This record gives sequence, structure tokens and C-alpha cells, in this order.
Amino acid sequence: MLPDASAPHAGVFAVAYSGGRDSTALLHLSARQAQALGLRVLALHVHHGLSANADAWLAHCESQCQTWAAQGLPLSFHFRRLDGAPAAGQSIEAWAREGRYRALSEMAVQGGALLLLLAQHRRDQAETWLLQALRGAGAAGLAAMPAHQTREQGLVWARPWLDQPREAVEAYLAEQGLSFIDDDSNTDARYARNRLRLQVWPQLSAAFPGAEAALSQSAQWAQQALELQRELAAQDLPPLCSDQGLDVAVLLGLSPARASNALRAWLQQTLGQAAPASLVQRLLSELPGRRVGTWPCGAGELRLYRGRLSLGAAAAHDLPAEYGPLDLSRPGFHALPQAGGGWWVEPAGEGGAALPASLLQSVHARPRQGGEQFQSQPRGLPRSLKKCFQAAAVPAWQRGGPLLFAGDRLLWVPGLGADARAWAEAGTPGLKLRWQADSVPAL
Ligand SMILES: Nc1ncnc2c1ncn2[C@@H]1O[C@H](COP(=O)(O)OP(=O)(O)OP(=O)(O)O)[C@@H](O)[C@H]1O
Repeated sequence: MLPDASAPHAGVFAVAYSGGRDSTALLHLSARQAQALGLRVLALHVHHGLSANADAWLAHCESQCQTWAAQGLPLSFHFRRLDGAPAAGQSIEAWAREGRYRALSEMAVQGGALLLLLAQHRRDQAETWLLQALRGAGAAGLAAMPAHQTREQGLVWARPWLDQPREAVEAYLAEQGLSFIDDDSNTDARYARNRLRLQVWPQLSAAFPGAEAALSQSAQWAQQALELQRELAAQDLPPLCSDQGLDVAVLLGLSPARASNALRAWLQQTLGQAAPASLVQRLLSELPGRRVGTWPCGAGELRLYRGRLSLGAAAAHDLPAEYGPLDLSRPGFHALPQAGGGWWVEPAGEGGAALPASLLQSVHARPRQGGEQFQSQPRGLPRSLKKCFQAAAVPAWQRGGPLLFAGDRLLWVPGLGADARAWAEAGTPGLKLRWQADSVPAL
């Protein structure tokens, strides 16, 4: 059992232990150093359930740790089995990596560790750089693996051997007479890293003996370049961004490289993940000179309207016909899946541009049919919806969603709000509605 997480402390650290060559050496050396320093080590193993040998690896790791603990090394062994399966479109490798990271992080935090060590070394770093270069990566990919990184719950993930040659790890294993697992999948040529290791690396390092050191040095330069890109984007983005989206004229006023950097950073922030290079390139070539436009982005779309680029859900489904009666008189979210969204209903003080709850007890949702008249101010006149949308500068995608009626009386229109003829009287509490289309799924 892992100790209780409630009290993380510097006396414990964790090592991710696959049982392979590198993490065997790292765990053994760390445990010896921990012994000298009076610290404790958690050896963390993840059973992916993918190989027929996974049970044997788990058993090997457990018994190795028991042996070392019996010899007086201050370590304890912990493991987690992954369950589930890759999501549609997700590679087995990506699924295993995500699951492994999550399991390692949870076990480390649960065990009270603030530091988790991984055993990648300089050869791994050089390979990662090459693999990224072969995919056409920019600074973010070429930066390869960071030496340390603070992640969820303040846990620091560190790779203390990134500047150590693989030979140093092998020499340590030989010197200590340590045994380790040889993962059979390491020879599977379907994986790009294995092809690189088996077919390319021997020839590359024979022809360029300094390749490992040089490529991992390049990764360090790329890390610096990446930092600079981030710092520049942090300066450039605030004046470009508002609730309405990204100011395209100001973006395009930047130098091309700086505009591309700011756009990538904005997309990353907006989408919660890096945007495909093809989307960034397309936007940079198509945005100049455009006044309006839409670009598919995952299941949603990026939209240009009145000079601002923003992300929205793809156009809401049209309501097939009338729907109701609906009771929207209580605050909260009222879903209408048939129309691809729902209404947020919120109290709005007394009077003003809000609807009385009594009117919302029994309403009908209808698609726009043409000819509807909307009145935006109590002293105004009803006007066509088209004119009202234009006057209020409501972009096309905010006009999606059904209209609300009480009988034949128009109460509410997405993007415009409550019709002034239906507003709650002064002194009467009112409700405000907002249409929310279903969220935009990830890319
Ligand atoms: N199943 C696992 N359980 C715990 N940690 C793991 C596991 N797989 C990988 N790791 C950690 O991630 C590091 C990188 O793993 P990867 O498989 O990419 O490298 P590797 O060079 O084969 O390492 P090793 O020789 O230690 O297996 C490992 O050195 C180890 O610290």
C-alpha cells in the first residue's frame, strides 16, 4: 500500500521503473544515493496489459525491488494496471503513454512524493530530436524532452540523465551486475523509433561519432527558441484579444513570423491543444483581405466577422419544427437536444430587458421562418429580424438556435434577447436567457 498522500515531503521521491535497462540502472543508483542521504524511494511500475509478457515483467520488477530492499536499500515497490482501451482514432502508443503518465502521477502523489524521475538519457533525447525533425516539427517538437517540468499537483517530473550517454548507463549496469528486461517490442519495425534505433542509428553514429551529443545540444537550443516564442506571444496576444476574438488586422500588422507565432499561441489557448500546422498556414494565407469567412476546426469552426476571429460550435441544427410547451421559468440549464443546445436561464433583477417568469412557464420553440418582427426597445417599433440583427451587429453564428414564443407572441430571439413588448414590468423580477450550442469537441 502507498502511504497517505496528505503529507507530501522532501524525504520521499519516486522513480518510474519499467524493469528495462535504463530505469533499472536509475532506480538502483537513486536508491543507493537515497540510502546515503536518508531518503526513501518509491519504485513505480505500470502494467499496460498490452504484451503477453506484462505479467512476467511485473513479477520481475516486484521481486527485484524485494531483493534490493532485503539488501537494505530504502525502496518500496508499487504498481498500477491500466484498464480500458484506446479511443476511436487514438493510437495504442498514445493511449499507453497517457495512461502511464496518469498512473505514475497518481501513484507518486499518493505516495507523498514531490519528485518523479524518468530514465531517458542523451541517446533517447537525440532520437527524439531526429524523429521530430523527420516529421517536420518546429521548435516545440525539436525541443524534445524537458529535463524537468512541474505538472499536476506540483509534482516535478525530472530526467536527470538527459546529458548522460547511453554507454554510461550500460557501464553502470555491467559494473553492478544488474539484470533487466529486454522488451520484445523494441525490435518491432512498425514503430518509427525502433527503425531509427536499429537501422539508422548504427550507421549515423559510425559516420558522425558526435551525433548523439550534437543532436541533444540542438534540442537545448530548440528549448531556448521555444521559450522565446512563448515570451513573445505573451507580449503580443493581450492587445490582440477581446471577448469578440482575435483582432485580425493587428495580427497581420505584425511581421510574418511574429504573426504566425501569435496565431499559433492563440489557437493553442483557444483550442486547449496545438493546432495542426496546415490550419495555421491556411489561416495565414487566407485571412489577409477577407472580411468574413469560416474555417472548419475539429467539429467546430473558426469564424471571421467584423475583423475578429473566434471559435464557435458548428451551426446549430435547425429545429425540425415547433417544440413545446416548455417550462423555462426556473433558473438553470434547459437542454433542447433536438436543436443542438439549450438555454441558460438566470435571474436578472427587476424590470429591464428580462422576461417575467410567468411568461416562461409555457413557451414554444420554433425555427425562424421569415417575417418575424422584433422590438428591441419599449419605445421603439417592431422591425424585421434581419434589420435588428444587422443593427445590433449580431454575427451569423450567434443567430443560431430557436426562437421562443408564447402562443403567437414573440418573446425571445437568440443573439437579440427578450422582445421589449414582453419585458417584465418595473418592480417585477425577470429572467434572462442565453442560448448555448453544444460544445465544440476537440480537434
Ligand atoms: N511500464 C512502465 N512503468 C514505469 N515506468 C515506465 C514504464 N515504461 C516506461 N517507463 C519510464 O519511462 C522512461 C522512458 O520509457 P521508454 O520505454 O521510452 O524508454 P526505455 O529507453 O525503453 O527505458 P527503460 O530501458 O527504462 O525501459 C523509462 O526509462 C521509465 O523511467
